[in-house]
Amino acid sequence: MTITIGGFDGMHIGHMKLIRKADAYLVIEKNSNLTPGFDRIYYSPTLLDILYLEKIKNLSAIEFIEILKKYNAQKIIVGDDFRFGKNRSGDIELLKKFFEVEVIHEIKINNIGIHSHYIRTLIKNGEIKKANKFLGHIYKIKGIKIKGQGLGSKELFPTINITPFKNYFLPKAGVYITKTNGYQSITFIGTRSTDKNFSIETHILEDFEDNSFFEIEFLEFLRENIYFRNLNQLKNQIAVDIIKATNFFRNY
Ligand SMILES: Cc1cc2nc3c(=O)[nH]c(=O)nc-3n(C[C@H](O)[C@H](O)[C@H](O)COP(=O)(O)O)c2cc1C
Ligand SMILES: Nc1ncnc2c1ncn2[C@@H]1O[C@H](COP(=O)(O)OP(=O)(O)OP(=O)(O)O)[C@@H](O)[C@H]1O
Repeated sequence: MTITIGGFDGMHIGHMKLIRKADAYLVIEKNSNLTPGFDRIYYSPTLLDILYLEKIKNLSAIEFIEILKKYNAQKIIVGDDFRFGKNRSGDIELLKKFFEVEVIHEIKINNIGIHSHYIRTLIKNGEIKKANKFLGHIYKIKGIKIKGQGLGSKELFPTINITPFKNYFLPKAGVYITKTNGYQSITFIGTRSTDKNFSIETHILEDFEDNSFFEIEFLEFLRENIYFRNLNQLKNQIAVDIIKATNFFRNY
């Protein structure tokens, strides 16, 4: 069996290159927040196991190799920066003494290496389109519906208030063009002017089937979060956002 090993948070273009070449991928889990836990399966079902870094970080390189042997791997595929064992003491040369090893050179877009930490920086800066390009898929978070202030449907536009059910990495505060459970939508992330609470809220632009579980895909950053003293001004601004999003989807 051929396996590949790594953090695989994001299941980005670089990760997928390795995963597609292998029969299975072994995750070393370290605070992943782009594709936490079993979210990875959505992008590839060949997940072999999840090893928690907390539990294995003190193993020597040789002890880690003993674990790999238990998975019955003959061949291992890794990127050229792969290190393992306590203090990252094990390298590819050592791995080659025990397994057949295929090394994949760093995959880049416009000369920038594709890495989870870089993708997080893009998402944090609201550069969602670029993040999606590096991911090779659309960034999404999942959550459940919670009760809102009840103000949206009465005074503004109706929204679904969502609380993520994992520690997803949240995009920069602001308004995004999104798809929510597959429906065209517009999503606000940030501190609301109305009650000063942090919230994630989606206004769906078409008829939709209600649910208690929602998945938000981030397509494009529309604007920064604005503090509004006046509810009418907020309503006018959201109306403009909706027009922009509707136009976006017309050409999508
Ligand atoms: C598309 C959209 C854009 C929004 N933009 C802002 C904003 O710029 N500033 C802000 O304070 N709240 C913004 N909100 C959030 C509203 O304040 C929020 O929907 C309102 O407080 C109603 O909350 P409720 O759904 O809990 O009743 C936005 C909401 C939507 C749907
Ligand atoms: N851009 C890439 N091209 C080729 N291989 C990669 C690339 N990114 C990661 N890999 C390889 O994929 C495996 C998983 O890597 P890892 O989880 O460390 O990814 P990463 O995106 O570099 O993460 P981080 O940004 O946290 O360092 C490793 O074997 C790694 O060398």
